[in-house]
Amino acid sequence: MPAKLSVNLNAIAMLRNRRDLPWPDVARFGRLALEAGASGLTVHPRPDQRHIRFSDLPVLRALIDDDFPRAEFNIEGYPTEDFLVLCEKTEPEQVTLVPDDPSQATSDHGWDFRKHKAFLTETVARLKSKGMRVSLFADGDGDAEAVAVARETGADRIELYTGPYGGCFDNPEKATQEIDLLGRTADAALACGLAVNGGHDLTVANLPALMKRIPMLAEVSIGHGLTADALEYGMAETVRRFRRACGQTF
Ligand SMILES: CC(=O)[C@@H](O)[C@H](O)COP(=O)(O)O
Ligand SMILES: NCC(=O)COP(=O)(O)O
Repeated sequence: MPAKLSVNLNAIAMLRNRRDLPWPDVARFGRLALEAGASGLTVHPRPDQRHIRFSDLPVLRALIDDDFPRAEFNIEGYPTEDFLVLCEKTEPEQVTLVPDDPSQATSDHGWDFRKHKAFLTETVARLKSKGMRVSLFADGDGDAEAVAVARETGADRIELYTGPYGGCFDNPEKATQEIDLLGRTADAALACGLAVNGGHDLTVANLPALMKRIPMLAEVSIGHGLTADALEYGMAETVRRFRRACGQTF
């Protein structure tokens, strides 16, 4: 089964933020991605707004609502009160909760579900009461019991943190080990009723093997590698290349 592709616009926003100028235009690249068949857009606003700015969110919401009503908006981030209010105002189809600290350069681990179960349960209920699907960022370490705890929070999905796999681009043996761990985590999640997303450092090169091991992957969100390719191939062609790597036919 093909995975849906959600294009993460953080890297485009980071390029824009180098200057006090409105380009590259985040909404324009979001439109190009959706026109090329991406299933949705992802943003990961951080408190310092170093990538996506809070003011980008209503613009992207309107883009989807007005011109791509079948697409989904996915907002990722650490659930501070400000973040939760932002989600409640924007009403994305999906919120992905990530345990990252504002000082982190990027997301680099999943939740400790046992430790944060009560907090996550309360947060998941708050978001779901407003109609948002909730996904929890999870380490792909094969810990089936941790995944069962994730299920008990009431979340709909987990998003497998694929960074360690993406980092194995020059080490096929280690990549095989990482895929095995990700696969076992996905199996445990699917067995207890969670759907499975994936993301971080995914590329056209490393997606097919992941898809082969986890054919039930519902969605991948991809930003860094996709933006790098867009510099070479353009956004539309890049989205088509990633869709093919997700197993989509068109
Ligand atoms: C949760 C996750 O892996 C992504 O949201 C990632 O953090 C992308 O954000 P940056 O590209 O801004 O690091
Ligand atoms: N959830 C992962 C994501 O949105 C994109 O991560 P990356 O491709 O920028 O590493």
